[in-house]
Amino acid sequence: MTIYFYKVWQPYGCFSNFSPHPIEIQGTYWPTVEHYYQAQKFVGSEEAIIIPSIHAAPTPEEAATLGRCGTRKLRSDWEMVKTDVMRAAVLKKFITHREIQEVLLVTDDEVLVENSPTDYFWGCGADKTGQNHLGKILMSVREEIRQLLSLSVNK
Ligand SMILES: Nc1c(N[C@@H]2O[C@H](COP(=O)(O)O)[C@@H](O)[C@H]2O)[nH]c(=O)[nH]c1=O
Repeated sequence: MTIYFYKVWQPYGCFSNFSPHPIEIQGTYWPTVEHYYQAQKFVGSEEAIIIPSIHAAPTPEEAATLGRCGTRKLRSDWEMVKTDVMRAAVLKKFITHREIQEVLLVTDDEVLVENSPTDYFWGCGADKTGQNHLGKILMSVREEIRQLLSLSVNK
C-alpha cells in the first residue's frame, strides 16, 4: 500500500521537511530540513546575505517563502546539487531522531509519496504523475539506515 504524506499534522507528517526535527550539518543547527534546504540555494551566490534570515526564520513556511522569492538569484549549480543537498539533510534528520527513524523503518518496503498538489518535482503533483523525489529520497534513506543498523548488529 502506498503511503502518502504531506502536511506535518497529517498522517506520517514526520516525513515532511517542515516537521520540527532540527539537524546539525557542518557545525550549524537548522530548525528543520526545510530551513537548511532553502538556505543552500544561496550558498556561494551573490545573494548569500539572505542565508542568516532563512536560518533565523521562525517557521519552515517563512524559510520557504524567503527561499522561493522569485527575484533572488540562486547559486548557479543549484539544479545539479539540489537532490544531493536534500538527501544529505533528510538522512541526517532520520539518523538524529530515533523516534521518527522507527516510523520510517516500520514502513518496511512501502512506496512513500509526497502528496503535494503543486509540486511535480519533490512530490507527485495534483494528478499523481510527479517525480516524487522526496519520496524516493526517503525510501533510499530507509534502505541506508537499515544497512547501517545491520552492520552495527553484525559487528
Ligand atoms: N511539505 C510542504 C512543501 N513541500 C516541500 O517544499 C520544498 C520544495 O521547495 P522549493 O524547491 O522551494 O519549491 C520541499 O522541501 C518539499 O518537500 N511545500 C509547502 O509549501 N508546504 C508543505 O507543507
